[in-house]
Amino acid sequence: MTKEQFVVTAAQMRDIEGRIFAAGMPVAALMEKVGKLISDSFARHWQRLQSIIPLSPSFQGGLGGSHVGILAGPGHNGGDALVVARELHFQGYQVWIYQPFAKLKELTSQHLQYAQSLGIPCYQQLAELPSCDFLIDGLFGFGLEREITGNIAEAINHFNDWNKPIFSIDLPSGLHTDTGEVLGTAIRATHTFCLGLWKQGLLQEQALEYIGQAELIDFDIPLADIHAILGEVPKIKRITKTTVFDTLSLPLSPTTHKYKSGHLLLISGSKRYAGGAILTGLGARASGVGMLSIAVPESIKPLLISHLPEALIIGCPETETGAISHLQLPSNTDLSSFNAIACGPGLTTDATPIIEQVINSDVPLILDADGLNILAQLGTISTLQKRQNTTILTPHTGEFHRLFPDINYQDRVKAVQTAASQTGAVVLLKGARTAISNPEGVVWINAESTPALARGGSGDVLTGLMGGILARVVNKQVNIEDVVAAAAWWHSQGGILAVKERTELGVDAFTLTQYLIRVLKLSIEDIL
Ligand SMILES: NC(=O)C1=CN([C@@H]2O[C@H](COP(=O)(O)OP(=O)(O)OC[C@H]3O[C@@H](n4cnc5c(N)ncnc54)[C@H](O)[C@@H]3O)[C@@H](O)[C@H]2O)[C@H](O)CC1
Ligand SMILES: [K+]
Repeated sequence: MTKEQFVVTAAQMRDIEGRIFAAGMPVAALMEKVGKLISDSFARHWQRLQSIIPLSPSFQGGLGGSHVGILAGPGHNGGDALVVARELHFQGYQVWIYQPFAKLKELTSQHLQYAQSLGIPCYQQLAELPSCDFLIDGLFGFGLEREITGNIAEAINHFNDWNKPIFSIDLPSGLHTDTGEVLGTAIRATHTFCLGLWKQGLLQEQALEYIGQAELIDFDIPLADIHAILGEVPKIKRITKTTVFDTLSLPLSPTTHKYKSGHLLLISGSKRYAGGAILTGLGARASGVGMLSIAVPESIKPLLISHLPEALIIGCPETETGAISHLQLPSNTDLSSFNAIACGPGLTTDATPIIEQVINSDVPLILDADGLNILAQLGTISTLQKRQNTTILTPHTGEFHRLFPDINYQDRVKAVQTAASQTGAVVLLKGARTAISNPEGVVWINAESTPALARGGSGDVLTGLMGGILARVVNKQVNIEDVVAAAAWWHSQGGILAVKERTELGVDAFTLTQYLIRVLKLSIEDIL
């Protein structure tokens, strides 16, 4: 595992750091190392930022002329910030410090004393503060224990109102390290330098508007210390490119052939929602699956053929409302002929017999959209109890609530863990930070996405992409939750790339399918 994959709570971070100190690393040395790493990374960002944001009239130009406000807290977060203050001072920045606390930790107090000895002005009152070009937030890190109130809360709101870029150290001050909730008030950061390992709170949706651009500052925590606290297989992991490429088993073997690259059956679409079937099919195409069959109502078969000439389109009898009434597979074919089935987009809720049939099959199955709504009507847990083989559910929050009305999905990690253990399925809960759990409670969090994906049809693409990957690798001893994580990562990276080239309004679901292969190509080049 790479450092980027680990996710820690405040307690786990404290224990990991405790091991480092117990092994002999002086606390002051680590703080110095961290402070230097932050200063170097900050200088890179500040150069880039200068080119895109209007600077205050006081700005004298160049790195050295910038005016920097350092917000120093009473603990080691403040200590880190004071090391940064000293380093930026020596690099020629005009630095001032805001330090309103009476009692400081020893190390923090020493750094403050030295900063003042260098002539760096230090203020206790908001009213005295000069202007600045940007702020560095070192008020609180993972030691924040309670709601922020009084003059500190007032100060945080005051700095937020300045509308200056704010670079937060470890976490935006005021965010709960584990849950990401705001404790009273919180700094709205432009950029967050997360120290050592990703804090769980930074991966929660409620934190997103406070974090800005997040970056991990690796300060060489030994893997042994991490595994000693998190275990050999950590419960909660952050999806990264390396995990995805392990799962996608790329590059392909030179002797592969179409039957070795999986055969996926998509069951989707209706007269009313033909587009859902097309988008799911295009998502599956992008996965590189060897063979693709798509079962749709007879009346939309020609449409599917025109969009997906390489797929085997199976026209099925339909109800008067234009939904599939029953699966009419080609002769000498049954559901066990397929490596995986993905079912649901565009089906409408008039296709209950189809859902019952695929649930009773012994084929790895992904249920999405109306497949989930029908499952909820049938009774989620009782219906899935019959299944022995792999089941993957991919609800958005509305579908999740219909499937699991008794589970509070505010804490998304706990919600997917509970749903997965109750159903024995791998459950993906869609959102700005998609969470995935297997029945044993092992969780993947997709920490990078874009609001551009919150559009009709985007979920259909994910279902097809996931189905194609599943069909390709299901016989290759992979963890099913890794397949789901790979699909979620690939889908969101496609959206992120599309936004870069077409803005957040330019990522309709069809366009997204065109970016899936592009993002894979760029990622492979990046990795190789
Ligand atoms: N140990 C190291 O060398 C490193 C630490 N790192 C940085 O330090 C912080 C964690 O430091 P810690 O002192 O434990 O906590 P904080 O700096 O977050 O300070 C919290 C501090 O403030 C008090 N406090 C807590 N809640 C409140 C509140 N609501 N109002 C007022 N005061 C509050 C509490 O008593 C604490 O003393 C970590 O985030 C890193 O930035 C690095 O990992 C580098 C190595
Ligand atoms: K902070």
